[in-house]
Parts: sequence; structure tokens; C-alpha cells
Amino acid sequence: MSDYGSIFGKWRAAAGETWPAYTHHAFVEGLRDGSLPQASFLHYLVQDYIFLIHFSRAWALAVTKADTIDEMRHCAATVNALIDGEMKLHIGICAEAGISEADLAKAEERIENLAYTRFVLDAGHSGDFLDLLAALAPCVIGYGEIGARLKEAAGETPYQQWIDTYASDDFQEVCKAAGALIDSAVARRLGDHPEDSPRWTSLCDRFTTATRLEVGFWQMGMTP
Ligand SMILES: Cc1ncc(C[n+]2csc(CCO)c2C)c(N)n1
Repeated sequence: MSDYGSIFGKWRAAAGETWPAYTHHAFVEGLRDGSLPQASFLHYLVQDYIFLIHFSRAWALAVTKADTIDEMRHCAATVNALIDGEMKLHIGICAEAGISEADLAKAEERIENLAYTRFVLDAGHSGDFLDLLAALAPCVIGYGEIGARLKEAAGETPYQQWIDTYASDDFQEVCKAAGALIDSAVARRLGDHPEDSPRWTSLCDRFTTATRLEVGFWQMGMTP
């Protein structure tokens, strides 16, 4: 069982080498030791601002796919946290670098960004709540793992504010709550032995594909 729930731990194991390719990507190591060029970081942040708009839409879609009030409450709160919390980090850091909110709004979306966000939205449109959660999980919990590791291992880096955001107690709680949501949503729909369900392989595949798309997103960040 991982810190972020039992189903997440199984999906992560099923992703094999794709998972560390995401959480230990060269972009992440550049954040950790400060060697990432600022141009790459700002380019990533501008793209991530667009990414978060589509992720807010995906969590809003999850509200409509939920089965219980508790599930709805979790997803609706995530929409709010994204729009009023995480996106402000991006707006704040970009403003310091002379990139205005108007600049963010008119930035051109890169195809790696388009592929990832529309894959997640399609998981929700063509599938059910579990399909959507499997596609969303690498994003939320992956950044939790990265933040927790970088907090311990970071050198002198200009990217400390980014690391602090994802290493914070508040964000770690968000990740644990997402893990608990996944565990209860899976148990409710697939019972106590979800690995025996005919749906298990396709849920693992959705998780692994979203993880591959996270790798692609870091790679995009390194080529402004
Ligand atoms: C490419 C990319 N992947 C993951 C995150 C992190 N993230 C995105 S939405 C969210 C909260 C709820 O889903 C979190 C933590 C990001 N910013 N950019």
C-alpha cells in the first residue's frame, strides 16, 4: 500500500518503468538541483496554466459522473482549488517574470498539452467515474510524490517556491484525499477484489497512458 492509497499503489506498480520516467524526469531533476534553464521553466508554467484550465474542466466533468454526494463534494472542491489556488501560483510566478495574465490567456497550446488534456477529458466522456479517475490520478498524486522527494533532496535552486507548493502539508493532504477517493470509488463499483474485474486492465492502461503523457509534458517543457 502506498502513502496515497492501495489502488493508486497497484496502478503505479502496473505502470512499471513509465512511473519513474515521469517522477524522475530530467526536468524534475533540473528543478531539484537548479540546473533547469529559466526559459524552460517559464515555458512549462505558461503551458501548465492552459493545462490547469482543461484539468478544471475534467474535474467538473467528474462532478457529473459521480455517484454520491461525497464524490461530488470532493470533485467540486478540486475545481475550486485549481481555479483559486494552483493557477494563482502560475499567475504569480509569471507576473514576476513579466508575463501578464493576458499573455497567458493568448499563449498557443502545444500539442503535448493538447494530447494529455484531451485524453483525460475523453476518458471521462467515453467512460465512467473510474475511467476518469484513472486518467486523473498520475497528475495529482505524481506531483505529491515529486514534491515530497524534492523537499528532502533539493539543492540550492531558484525553483523552491514550486517545490514548496507541492511539498506543503496542504498539498500532501490533497493527494491523500485523492487516494482515499480512488479507493472508495473503486470499492463501491468493483467490490473488494477489483483486480478480478474485467475492467481492471483497461483502468491500469488509462493510468499508464496518462503517465506517459506526463513524461511527454516534461519533455515539452525542456524544448521551449
Ligand atoms: C502537467 C501537470 N501535471 C500535474 C500537475 C499537478 N496538478 C494538476 S491538477 C492538480 C490538482 C488536482 O487535480 C494537480 C496537483 C500539473 N500542474 N501539471
